[in-house]
Amino acid sequence: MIYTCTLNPSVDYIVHVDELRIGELNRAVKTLTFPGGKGINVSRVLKRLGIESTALGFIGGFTGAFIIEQLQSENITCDFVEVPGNTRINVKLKSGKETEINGQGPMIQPEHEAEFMEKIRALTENDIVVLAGSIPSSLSPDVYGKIVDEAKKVKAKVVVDTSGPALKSLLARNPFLAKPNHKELAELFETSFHSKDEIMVCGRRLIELGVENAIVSLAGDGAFYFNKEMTLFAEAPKGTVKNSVGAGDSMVAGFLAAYTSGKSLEEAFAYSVASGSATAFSEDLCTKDCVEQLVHEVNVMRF
Ligand SMILES: Nc1ncnc2c1ncn2[C@@H]1O[C@H](COP(=O)(O)OP(=O)(O)O)[C@@H](O)[C@H]1O
Ligand SMILES: O=P(O)(O)OC[C@H]1O[C@](O)(COP(=O)(O)O)[C@@H](O)[C@@H]1O
Repeated sequence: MIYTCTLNPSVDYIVHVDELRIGELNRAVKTLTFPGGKGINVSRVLKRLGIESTALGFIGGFTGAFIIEQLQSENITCDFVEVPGNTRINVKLKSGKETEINGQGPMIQPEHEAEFMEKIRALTENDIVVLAGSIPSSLSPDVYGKIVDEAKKVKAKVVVDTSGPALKSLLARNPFLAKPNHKELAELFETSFHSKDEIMVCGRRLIELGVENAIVSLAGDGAFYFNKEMTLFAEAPKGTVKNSVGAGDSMVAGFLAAYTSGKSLEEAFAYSVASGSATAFSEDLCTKDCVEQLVHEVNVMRF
């Protein structure tokens, strides 16, 4: 079973305005509301790609109830720990450019963290656990480290899609897959990129530091894949971007869906890129039909 962990889920509130005027009244021309948070997005895309998963994490209040209701309506198994307070609302402003304001989220008390860790202790070696998104400020910054240590005890595979110090602390714990975008990779190595060659050098360092498989996404410019044996690159398919929120999460889901269905790493990477782009070209997350159309346009190059 694949378990996704969203420690800080969100209701993603997408607001379209013709032109954003700071300091003035803006009227929305369209609004959309989705269950969000990186692990939840991974679970939703996995489901669309025909792969079951269980969504774990912390949830609370009326916003949390909305998320559970939406996930249940998509037949996604939920095993969240309920906490006092409201799950956050993340505002995504679309006015030509995308501007995001991500909320803070509720406080997580030690007893709720303990309840969550019990679920992690129940993992087995046949499981994959996806750790995705930011860590609530009330939890220890090393909570992902603790989860990985528990998962490793039973040889469960770990996938990490996070950034900053949380990502840094996980590299040496040998995650099965890490998926930073190029900005997160630059931040990790305290640098800035001016060429794809520079991205490649830092991507390979992820492998040297202990990651088994790494995907570094470059938004509309495609993505790199790295492991000990090979470096791959694929351009992103071309299309009209509708909403790139969740594109990175879709890549993680696409890779896992293909990999767990017995596809090669190269095929899984192509499927991952197609899934990311299919989401970027959709209002909500990608559909399987869209991914399977786009995957024919993904040309994987080896270095
Ligand atoms: N403008 C775009 N055009 C085509 N594909 C895109 C676009 N933006 C994102 N994607 C796809 O989604 C993937 C992940 O996007 P990216 O923005 O790098 O991730 P994240 O959401 O983690 O920041 C890319 O590798 C690409 O396949
Ligand atoms: O946990 P964070 O880093 O605040 O991110 C949460 C946000 O990330 C998302 O999961 C989207 O992630 P990506 O666009 O990086 O794929 C949103 O659904 C959510 O609002």
